[in-house]
Formats: sequence, structure tokens, C-alpha cells
Amino acid sequence: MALRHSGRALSKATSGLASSWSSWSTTLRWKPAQIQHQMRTMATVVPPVTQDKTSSKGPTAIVFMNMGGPSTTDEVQDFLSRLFADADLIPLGRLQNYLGPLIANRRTPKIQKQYAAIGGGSPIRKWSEYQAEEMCKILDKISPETAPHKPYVAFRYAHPYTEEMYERLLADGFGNGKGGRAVAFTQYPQYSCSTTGSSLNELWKWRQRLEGKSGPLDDGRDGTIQWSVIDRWPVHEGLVEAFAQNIEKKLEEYPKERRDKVVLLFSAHSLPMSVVNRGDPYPAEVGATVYAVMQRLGFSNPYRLCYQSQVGPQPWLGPQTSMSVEEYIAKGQKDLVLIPIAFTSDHIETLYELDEEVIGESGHKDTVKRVESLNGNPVFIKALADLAKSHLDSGITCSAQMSLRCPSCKSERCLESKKFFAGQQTLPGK
Ligand SMILES: C=CC1=C(C)c2cc3[nH]c(cc4nc(cc5[nH]c(cc1n2)c(C)c5CCC(=O)O)C(CCC(=O)O)=C4C)c(C)c3C=C
Ligand code: FES
Ligand SMILES: [Fe+2]
Repeated sequence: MALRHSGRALSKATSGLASSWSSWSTTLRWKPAQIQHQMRTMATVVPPVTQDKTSSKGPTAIVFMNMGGPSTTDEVQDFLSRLFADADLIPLGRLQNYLGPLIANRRTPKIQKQYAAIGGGSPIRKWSEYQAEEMCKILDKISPETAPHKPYVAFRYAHPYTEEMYERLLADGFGNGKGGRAVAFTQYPQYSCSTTGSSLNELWKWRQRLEGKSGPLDDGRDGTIQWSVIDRWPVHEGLVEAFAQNIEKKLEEYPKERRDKVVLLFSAHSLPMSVVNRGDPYPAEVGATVYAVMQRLGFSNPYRLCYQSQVGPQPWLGPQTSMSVEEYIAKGQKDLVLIPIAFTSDHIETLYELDEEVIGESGHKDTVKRVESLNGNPVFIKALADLAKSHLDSGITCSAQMSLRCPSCKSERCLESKKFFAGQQTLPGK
């Protein structure tokens, strides 16, 4: 089980180095004065600004944010290099620039084999571009006042990178003195500072670099892009409906007399306990999605939430998906349906880890099954459009929840980017 044993290989790769993989969460060192400053800024809640509903006319850019994945095996090394360079995902402190590439290089051949096994690359770009385009077509119809809607994709670790998306936005006539409205739409339904938080910090960084720091002019306009954020949507009814329909479809594959005893195993990407204990909202929001889906199903079946894809030797949030499947089978429960609940399209965690490893090695491929990922599901794409329309109608810049930092957050990036997105001004006259 390559992914599950990956921690040992990683710690081997970094052993002997001053700050190892195992200390990724404790590498920041603060002096007393810095701590006092941090304590003050940590507690700051930045109230979101309400936008003037009448002023937001099209064109409107809708930017799908996600982690991305290598489209070919040749892109794996760059993907992993970017991923291990991301201090919002894997904080390696002052050794980030040294340790990051080292771990990425060591890991590349193994991960290349996994992408080769699922057809030579991640399908996430194909699905994201399709979902964004189809959603914009629906949005043009249901929200003519903000049309035309232009789809963009910004990945954190693979093409199209955030900076490539931003350059395209500028080339397409947004910003650069022309203003215009853009919605940063996370494609992670549940918020984690390591995923959506990282993408927003990156977007804020490129916004500062490519659009400068121009303050509001006398008329309130500065010609930069007016950003708003859809930062989480764990219980959106269209999302819940799409998941529920896929589960119902899968349950039909079991004989009627066994159907209501099939155990539903929701599986989400895990988080290191250091991130959970920092106060990350993700576990609660994943739990909320699971509960909403079960409510929609009328609690027809027994269910559990488990977590997959731990990397490195630190403690991660459990129970592990692979272990849960093995233990239920050992207890005699062989009818199991796996439901990837925290990602909206296929990726190595579904196509390789769940299909090839967890199900493939369970010895019960005929009774342990996985529901389809949302991918091009029309119910899901309509949900995305409804969600975007409600956001555009609401006039809010981001959720109230996004303005609050984790209790133990010490990151200046989080502080500044939250301040920026929560404080985006209205754009009168546009
Ligand atoms: C909601 C989804 C995800 C969360 C939360 C998440 C947190 C998280 N991930 C790592 C480390 C790695 N993740 C890797 C790949 C990867 N991660 C997700 C999703 C979430 N990660 C996906 C969908 C993928 C695969 C992308 C694809 O194209 O298929 C990897 C690289 C693969 C590997 O080397 O095993 C690492 C490393 C951490 C540390 C973390 C939380 C802090
Ligand atoms: S880590 Fe959660 S807000 Fe900074
Ligand atoms: Fe991950």
C-alpha cells in the first residue's frame, strides 16, 4: 500500500537533517515581542464588507481554485516541488527551500508510477475546465445581470498556476485601470487553511505583485479587480443532492435484502493532528457534509466518516480508511460503499488509493464498492451555478467565518490575505 507506507520513506529521506519532516509543525520560533504582536493580530476579526448589489454588472470572471494535479507523468516533479514548497500545506520553517525539493525529488518516481497506473496523469484539469465552462453557461442564463461570466482555473501546484490565471485575467481586460469583478470560487467544499487557505494566500500574493497596492481614489475606484470569495459550501443542497443520488445509484447494485445493511464509509483526505489542533475548520465541515447527505438519505444506512492519504510519520486524523475497510471485513461486514466526500473530481486518491489499493487489495472487490466522483455530473454543475448566483446576489465579499483566523495561527500570510479579501471595497458605477 504505497501511500499508506509513504511516511517511512519520507522520514528516511530527511533523516540526519537539522529540521526533519517530523518537526514540520514546530519550526517557527518566535521572540516574546513577536509573540505579543502575534497574539494581538491573531485575535483580530476582520468584518466582511458588503458590496453594492446594484453596481456589480458583467463581465464577471469566475475563478475555480484547486490544488491541481500533474497532467502527465513528466509534470510530477514540478507538482511535488511546488507542493512541498508550500508552507501553508507543509511548514518546514527555514529549511523549506532545502528540504522541500529534496523530499519532492525523492518522492517523484513513486508518485509517477501511481499517475502512470491511472492513465498517465491527473484528470483534474480536464474536469475543472469542463465544470467551470458548463457552470458559466448556466450562470449566463440564471444571472443575466452579471453576464457574461468568464471561466478561469487557478491551480496551486500545477498548470494553470495562479499567476498564469492572473496574467490571463489582465490580458482579457480585467484590472489594469479597468476594474471589473472576479469571484474566487474554491473547489474544496470544506474549508481548510492547508487547501482553500493556501490558494487564497497565493491569490493575494499575486494580486499584490501584479496589480500593485493602489489605494482607493477619490471616487472610490482604483482600477484594480474587485474580488469576492466563495470560501466554503459544505452543506449546499445541490452538492448534497449530487452525493446522495450517486450513493443511491451505487446501493442499487446490492441485492434488495442486503441493501439497507450496506455500511456507507465516507472518506476524506486526512489532516495532520497539528493542523487539526491549530483549529482548522475542515474536520467540522466534512462532518457537516456527511451529516447533511445522511439526512437527505433519511439515515437509510449505517455510516462512518474516515480519513485517507496520510503522508509522513506524524499523527494524522483518523480512523484511516484502509484500516476501517480491513477491520469491518474482519468483523464480517463485507458490504461497504466508499464515498470520497472532500473532492469534486477524480484524482490519485480515488483512482489509485481507493480503487487499486483499498478495494483492489480487500479481497472483496464484488462487495466493496466506490461511488462515482462528481466530475461532469449535471446535478453538481447546476449546484455550482446556483451557488455562484446566490453569492453574486448576496453582495458579500466572503463568509463571516473566513474573517476569523485559527486560534493558534501565527501566519502573516493568513492575516494579510484575510484582511484583503474581507475588506474588498465596492466598485461604484460598474
Ligand atoms: C480536501 C482535500 C485535501 C486536503 C485537506 C489535503 C491536505 C493535505 N495534503 C497533504 C500532503 C499531500 N497531498 C498530496 C496530494 C493530494 N492531496 C489532495 C487533497 C487534499 N490534501 C489531493 C486530491 C491530492 C492528489 C492530487 C491528484 O492529482 O491526484 C500529496 C502529493 C502526493 C503524495 O506525494 O503522496 C501530498 C504530499 C498535507 C500535508 C495536507 C494537510 C496539511
Ligand atoms: S492557519 Fe488557519 S487562519 Fe492561518
Ligand atoms: Fe493532500
